[in-house]
Amino acid sequence: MEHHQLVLVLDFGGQYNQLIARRVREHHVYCEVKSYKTPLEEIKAMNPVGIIFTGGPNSVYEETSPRCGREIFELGIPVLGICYGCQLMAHVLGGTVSNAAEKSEYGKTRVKLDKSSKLFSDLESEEICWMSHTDFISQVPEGFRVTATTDTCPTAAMECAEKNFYGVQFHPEVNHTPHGTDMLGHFLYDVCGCTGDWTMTRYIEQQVEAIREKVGDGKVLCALSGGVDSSVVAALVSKAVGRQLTCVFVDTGLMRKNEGDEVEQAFATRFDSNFVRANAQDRFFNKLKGLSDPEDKRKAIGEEFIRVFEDEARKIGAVDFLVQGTIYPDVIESGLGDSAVIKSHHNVGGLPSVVDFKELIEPLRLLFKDEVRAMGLELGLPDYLVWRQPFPGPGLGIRVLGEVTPDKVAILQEADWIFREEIAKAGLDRSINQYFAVLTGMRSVGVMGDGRTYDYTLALRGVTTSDFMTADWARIPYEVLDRVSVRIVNEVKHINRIVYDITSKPPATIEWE
Ligand SMILES: Nc1ncnc2c1ncn2[C@@H]1O[C@H](COP(=O)(O)OP(=O)(O)OP(=O)(O)O)[C@@H](O)[C@H]1O
Ligand SMILES: O=c1[nH]c(=O)c2[nH+]cn([C@@H]3O[C@H](COP(=O)(O)O)[C@@H](O)[C@H]3O)c2[nH]1
Ligand SMILES: NC(=O)CC[C@H](N)C(=O)O
Ligand SMILES: [Mg+2]
Repeated sequence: MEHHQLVLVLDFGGQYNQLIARRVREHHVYCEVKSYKTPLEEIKAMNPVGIIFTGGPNSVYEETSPRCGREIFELGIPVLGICYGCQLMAHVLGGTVSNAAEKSEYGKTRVKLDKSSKLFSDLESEEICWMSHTDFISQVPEGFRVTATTDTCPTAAMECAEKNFYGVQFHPEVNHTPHGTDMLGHFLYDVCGCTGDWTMTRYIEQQVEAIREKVGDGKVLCALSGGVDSSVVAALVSKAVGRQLTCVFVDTGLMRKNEGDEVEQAFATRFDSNFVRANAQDRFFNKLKGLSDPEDKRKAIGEEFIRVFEDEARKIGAVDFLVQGTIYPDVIESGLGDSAVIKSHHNVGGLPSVVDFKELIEPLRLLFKDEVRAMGLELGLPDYLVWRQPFPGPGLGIRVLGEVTPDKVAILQEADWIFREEIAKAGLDRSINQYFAVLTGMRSVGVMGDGRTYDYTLALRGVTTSDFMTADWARIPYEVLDRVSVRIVNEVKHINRIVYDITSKPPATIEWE
């Protein structure tokens, strides 16, 4: 079904495995990450044109370290070992890996390259490479030669060109190895014989074909928030099955100013599919009455989402498939493969068990956010949808601290709108990754028009981050903060004080609840 070449990344628990996969895809070669435990038969069946072993925290000479057998080297498939992967290759094929407690290398390192190696052919004879290891290969296996060294490491790279086995002790996938991506390119094109047949256009075609095959003439439901992931996945599935798809957008009443109407306008006629806006504002506000604990509020909102989807699915009748916009970081952070569990993503949690869907469809599962954005643009979604900042499902329900009422949400909507408008005017909307206002429950005394006020304190939050797992507070220029502050206290009733949140994550989280 899928007609493109595949490079397989075997995961030995390293930190940069996803990065290797995306670097390969940047070279227009399709790539998937699989656990090192993947059975040989399965690997053969995938028919990869090349295999890359990742780094990892273990030492190959320890009994319990993740291993592979000799057989994988007998498939006739080129192998590139990176760091631990390189050491493993040496170990399995009869070389020696030693511990060098005193000589461990970490960070940017000068590496002398042998330019007669295919990997390094058009590079300088000395390059900066990023190292992170204590073990080293003291003797390469028979048939191998050393192709790079550093002052402390006798084997910074090795190869057996005849069998297409290559290993590098450094990490070519990270930005700190400036020509690392060229080295990967050489492995892919000059060693594995890749043709560069993976493009977003082809990927979309293949996904469309796969979705059509799976769905047949069944019905599909997609929960559409108007956020990046669900918009892109809706566009894709709509292209595949058109009117068999119904996108359900829930207006919770907890959206930003005008957002419900904007999402409806953007999507009601965008695709040749059905679109439903479920106006559930009253349901959500009723559900939230009397609740002030953040977790109670989150649970109440999550549950109400499910109830609304159930009701909508019943109206459509016999919905077989549920589409989710799960993306690769959701999968990897949930502890797939051999990396640590960071946080379990719920993604429309519980929905499949509540409504009787036959199957889940998750076509973005292997993509990173920026690849999802590229797909969105390719599918013809406008810039403003593709470049939206993330917005949490519970919405303003977790940005009005304490009990949520329609009045408080209305105040917050106005203030948040002014903040976003000024950030955009200042041209900061792409450099600050997420920014929003929070209505604190605190009230304080102020003076306005010679009179006393006793009103709410509004907090502004802006963060820079690439993965939303850690974040720094954004250094928004004082002049911009000043304009925002003046406008909000003047234009929004019931706010008389503005503060800016200057905590990073950790120890704070991005949202306040
Ligand atoms: N108001 C809503 N109506 C319908 N579905 C929703 C709504 N809010 C959230 N969802 C569902 O929950 C999923 C998870 O939300 P999440 O915010 O992680 O993704 P997103 O909104 O698609 O993208 P982004 O991360 O850019 O906000 C969405 O993909 C969507 O399926
Ligand atoms: O879809 C979502 N449902 C949620 O319940 C939720 N809670 C937080 N977020 C978003 O996740 C990122 C990290 O937020 P925190 O630092 O507050 O955990 C930030 O981008 C938050 O906006 C959510 N997104
Ligand atoms: N980054 C790695 O893959 C490290 C490999 C091995 N644990 C070492 O210290 O040499
Ligand atoms: Mg969202």
